[in-house]
Amino acid sequence: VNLSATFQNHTFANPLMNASGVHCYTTTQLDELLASSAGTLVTKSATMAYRQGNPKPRYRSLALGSINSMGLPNEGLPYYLDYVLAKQTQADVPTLFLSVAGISMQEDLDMLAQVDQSDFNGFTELNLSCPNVPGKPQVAYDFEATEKMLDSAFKLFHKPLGVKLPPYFDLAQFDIVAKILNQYPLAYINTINSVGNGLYIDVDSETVAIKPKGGFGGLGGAYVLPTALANVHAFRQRLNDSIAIIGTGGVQTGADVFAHILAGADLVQVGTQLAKDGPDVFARLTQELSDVMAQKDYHNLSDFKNNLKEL
Ligand SMILES: C=Cc1c(C(=O)O)[nH]c(=O)[nH]c1=O
Repeated sequence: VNLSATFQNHTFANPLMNASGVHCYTTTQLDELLASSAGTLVTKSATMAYRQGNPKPRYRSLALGSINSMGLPNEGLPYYLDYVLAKQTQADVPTLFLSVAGISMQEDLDMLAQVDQSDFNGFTELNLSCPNVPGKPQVAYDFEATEKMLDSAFKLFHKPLGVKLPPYFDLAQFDIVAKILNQYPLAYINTINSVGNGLYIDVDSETVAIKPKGGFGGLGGAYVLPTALANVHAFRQRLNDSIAIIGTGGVQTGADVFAHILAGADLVQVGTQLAKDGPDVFARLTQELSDVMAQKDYHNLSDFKNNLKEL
């Protein structure tokens, strides 16, 4: 069984990587991802400068997944840009992903300009879907703002660019968003970000799980797998073939990875399960994925990618 994944003319040993925000805040964590069985990595979404983020507890692992309202804590763009620039010169390091998430359109443009002027040779991910910056709506739920953002981004950015999208829940919205995205030379979309502003309640203590925003936070894990698969498949059916898809959300097993690829994903990210199990999760998931493929007598990802059958 061959797990190698091609993605916009780049080849990875396998289709698995972390989701931005999980195990990717420090260079130590990023190095642990490189040392793991993951095919590549993405850095924590960066703002231009260091950002403390929301008060703790701001992440809770739950039986059926996770809830978070981190509030975009990060070491600042230079920290992550320095990391990927240093790593990309080393042998045996895959093409890397760098995530940016400004708290204004101008900050996004300033960061993209800085990355564009650098020697970074990997993929840049513009996060349009952070649900946890108080007072800041998720850009990608505002279709006009999304169009304005992408118009301005592609005027100044000349490297491969992807966008991190929130989940959509309405077929008409898939049509509208896909129509917007197809206007741009995007390298990829990454779908989904956490399902925004869920509320976990602990009945014994009669309290919420996290401190920020009265307990409202983005959901991940098993809770979100069907929504993630729907977004991957809906956009695969609607986007130009030139736009690749990273499937994110709800991966716990190799079968879940298989499902994301069947739905049309070219790469698959793992967040909540990585937070629970640590980087060893990638050794388990690659083994489980190859077991599922072997049982079905598939030899390559292309044997079943985007091959979901209808009834
Ligand atoms: C970049 C901020 C994000 C955060 C955060 O830092 O709170 N949490 C998410 O689930 N998704 C995000 O995009």
